[in-house]
Amino acid sequence: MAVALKTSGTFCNTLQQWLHPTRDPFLYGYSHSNTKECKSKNTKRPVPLRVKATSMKAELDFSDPSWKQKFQKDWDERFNLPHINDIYDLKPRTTTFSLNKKRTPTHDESSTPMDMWNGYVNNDDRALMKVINYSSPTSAGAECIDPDCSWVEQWVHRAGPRKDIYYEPVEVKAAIVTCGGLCPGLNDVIRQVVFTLETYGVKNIVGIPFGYRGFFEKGLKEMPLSRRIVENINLAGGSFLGVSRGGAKTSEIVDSIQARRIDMLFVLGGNGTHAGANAIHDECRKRKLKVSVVAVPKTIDNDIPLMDKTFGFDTAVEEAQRAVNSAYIEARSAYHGIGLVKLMGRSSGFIAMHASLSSGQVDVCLIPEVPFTLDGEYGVLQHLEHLLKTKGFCVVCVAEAAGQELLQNSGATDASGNLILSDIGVHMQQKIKMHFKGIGVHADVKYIDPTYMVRACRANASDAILCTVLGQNAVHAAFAGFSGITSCICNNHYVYLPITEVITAPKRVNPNSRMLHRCLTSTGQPDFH
Ligand SMILES: Nc1ncnc2c1ncn2[C@@H]1O[C@H](COP(=O)(O)OP(=O)(O)O)[C@@H](O)[C@H]1O
Ligand SMILES: O=P(O)(O)OC[C@H]1O[C@](O)(COP(=O)(O)O)[C@@H](O)[C@@H]1O
Ligand SMILES: [Mg+2]
Repeated sequence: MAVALKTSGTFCNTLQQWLHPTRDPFLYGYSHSNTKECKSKNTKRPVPLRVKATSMKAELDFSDPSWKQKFQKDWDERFNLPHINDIYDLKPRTTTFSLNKKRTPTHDESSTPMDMWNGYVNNDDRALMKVINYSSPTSAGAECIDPDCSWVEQWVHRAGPRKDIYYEPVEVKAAIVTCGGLCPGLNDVIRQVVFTLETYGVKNIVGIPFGYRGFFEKGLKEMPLSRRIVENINLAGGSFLGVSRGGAKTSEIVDSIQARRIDMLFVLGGNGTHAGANAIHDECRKRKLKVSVVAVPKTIDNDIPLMDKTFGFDTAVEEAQRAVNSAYIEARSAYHGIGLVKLMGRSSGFIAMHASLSSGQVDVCLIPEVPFTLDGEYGVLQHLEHLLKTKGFCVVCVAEAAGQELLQNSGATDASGNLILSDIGVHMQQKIKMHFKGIGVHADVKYIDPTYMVRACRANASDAILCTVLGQNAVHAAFAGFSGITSCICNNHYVYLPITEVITAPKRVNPNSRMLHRCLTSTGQPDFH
């Protein structure tokens, strides 16, 4: 539904700083649905005007003194977690998950877990999603709801084990599926989901092979899982279960869930997978099935909105940094060396930005969120000329989705419907070579495209810990009766979010964020337009 905005000129101007008029509609999680137009004073171009409240149920009028309460009420409704008791009227039982001193989980209905143990999370516990009170919309990275950038509390549900559960562990059949592209940490999450299910007392745990495809493709058999089977899978990268793109037919998947008598489905994947998980959750509800569908956000791209990061991102950055380092060594050792590295990121520049920042060896970082030109007085090529003159070599890091507007695109999509990008790395390599040949200056271009190397590796220590927590929390969510939710980290706290809130649009680098400013301070690059 559209959001009515009383906008001042100042607010319009501020929004123009946040949003780039020539970019696609998915800037920093703002969605189509709340778009209005305001005229830019400088350019006279219509500029999209959006508000952060991407799916406000009520209309907001900021002249109404109670708009904040209305916003908060709406927020609470949006972030309320779907529960199996929305369609059933089930009585919970006391949890079987307890880490008592003997460390032996009790699976007996009559036994009471330690009443005094402060290890459970209350259903009313909340974590605050935003903690910065921006005094002005012009503050770096400010995410404002109203023109004055007022402080508005945005609470989300805290993750963790509940004292009451809605499933009888010994009767549960739990399934795990991993979808989309590979990502470091998939095996760590699978392992923790299995461990935690067993701690509750679940005996029947299976893996669905090769993503959603495994639900209906003939010849693909579910894989029995147990602590013994998954114990060491975290030592290798990839997915123990296999992954795939495409082929998601919700009704067939739910037929299969029903036929297999699955009670809990743990879905590990990115934005496409989450959309699929939500469709499965909706279909289960429609059919009145008592199934908990719980997702864990996976993607090296880090492009899922609202959360601090997705697992696998840190590891991918670490691997990407190795490629940057090689490019630096090659460039540094060559006469007029130019090291060029292309890094993954389907629609966002997080990996390129973070690898540039962490390596400290990059002179030019190009991401899709910040348009650039290659030619002309302010173009990248001119700057490379300057760098060769002044320091003798340089390193360029480009995100795969950057500069797509400079290239031809066939519009082809992959099996999941994702746009297949044109190769900006190869394009830049050719342009750089031609440019320096054209001006008669020697340049030794070394192009590195590490492609799948950044994601086909095992998780580093920080990702392994993140996977552990998210995987365990996913199981706690399912036992607590939640469904259609995802287990993630927001503002350094582990929380559950309804899937509907994280599939609105891909998260992208905010060009006005401190992090991008830090990156540009580090590279020392000028604007390229
Ligand atoms: N809108 C959608 N609704 C239902 N399923 C989807 C949707 N988008 C993608 N999927 C399915 O989710 C799976 C993974 O999607 P994909 O985009 O490839 O990876 P990721 O989840 O990592 O973004 C695929 O099997 C795909 O068919
Ligand atoms: O695995 P594919 O099909 O070659 O796709 C490559 C894409 O997958 C990613 O590695 C991760 O994307 P997902 O999060 O959608 O799986 C992107 O960075 C990249 O653009
Ligand atoms: Mg994706």
